[in-house]
Amino acid sequence: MTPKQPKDCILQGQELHLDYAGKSVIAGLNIHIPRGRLTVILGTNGCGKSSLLKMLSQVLPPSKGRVMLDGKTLADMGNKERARQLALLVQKPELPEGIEVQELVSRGRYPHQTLWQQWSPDDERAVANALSATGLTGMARHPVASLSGGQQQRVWLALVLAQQSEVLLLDEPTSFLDIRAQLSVMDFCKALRQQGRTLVLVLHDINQALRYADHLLLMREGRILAQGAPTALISEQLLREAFDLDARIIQDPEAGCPMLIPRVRQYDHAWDRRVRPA
Ligand SMILES: Nc1ncnc2c1ncn2[C@@H]1O[C@H](COP(=O)(O)OP(=O)(O)OP(=O)(O)O)[C@@H](O)[C@H]1O
Repeated sequence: MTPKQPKDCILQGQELHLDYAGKSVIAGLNIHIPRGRLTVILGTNGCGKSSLLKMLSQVLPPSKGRVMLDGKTLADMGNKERARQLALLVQKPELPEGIEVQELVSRGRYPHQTLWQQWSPDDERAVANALSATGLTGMARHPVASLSGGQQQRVWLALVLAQQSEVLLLDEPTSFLDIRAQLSVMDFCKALRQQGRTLVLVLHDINQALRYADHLLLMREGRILAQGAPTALISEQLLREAFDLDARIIQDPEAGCPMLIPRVRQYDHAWDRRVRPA
């Protein structure tokens, strides 16, 4: 039976299944994303986080099940209508050759253009605001390929911002960034959330997730292990189940939220995800 949609839910995955070439990666997954909140998806490498984000944006249609956006079936919406409401930043976006910063960010306006109205003052303003919010105004005419990895990440964020969608799905938006730059991206996401946007981020840094998320989704092998408010959800037992991680949870002395400290142990190579007994 399909679960009822909670009142505060803007995006919902109902009984989602995903197969890659006949191999099941996600089977019967149900999730809801609360409106106007910052949701973080956590889980081990390969557990299906990126696949889930792609299904939630219809970039990858589910093999079975459906995604509802504000009460509408996502699959029934046109590409532009969908992109006006929901933006996805994938993990490794493909950079068009020779493109400049402003030109790439302008592509975020595509869903707002029609046959009759190709480019408007609203588009101009949205691009200028996105460049300014990401500190890229002075680099507008730089070729994106000439920027550092961290600067390029900001350009992709600016593109998503220029799209002006209510929902933003960001797959590892802090990867390749130094710690200061990671925190500015997280604070930026928090500010967007304070403006009423809904954000869904895939992260690997559990402590950042605990600091910034209103809602956590913990995945393991294509399933949702747990979802809810971080403080209520997180436990040493859950971390063991989700990551085979042996950790203590203490109070973050800075932010007051839960914080994990991995125990000093001999961990087997991360890819076989087992913890040796002490
Ligand atoms: N295009 C594809 N073809 C076949 N299998 C795929 C494809 N993309 C992903 N998979 C498989 O689906 C599973 C989930 O992959 P996914 O990229 O969603 O995981 P993830 O949790 O985002 O991982 P990571 O943390 O490493 O980014 C993995 O087993 C992966 O090998």
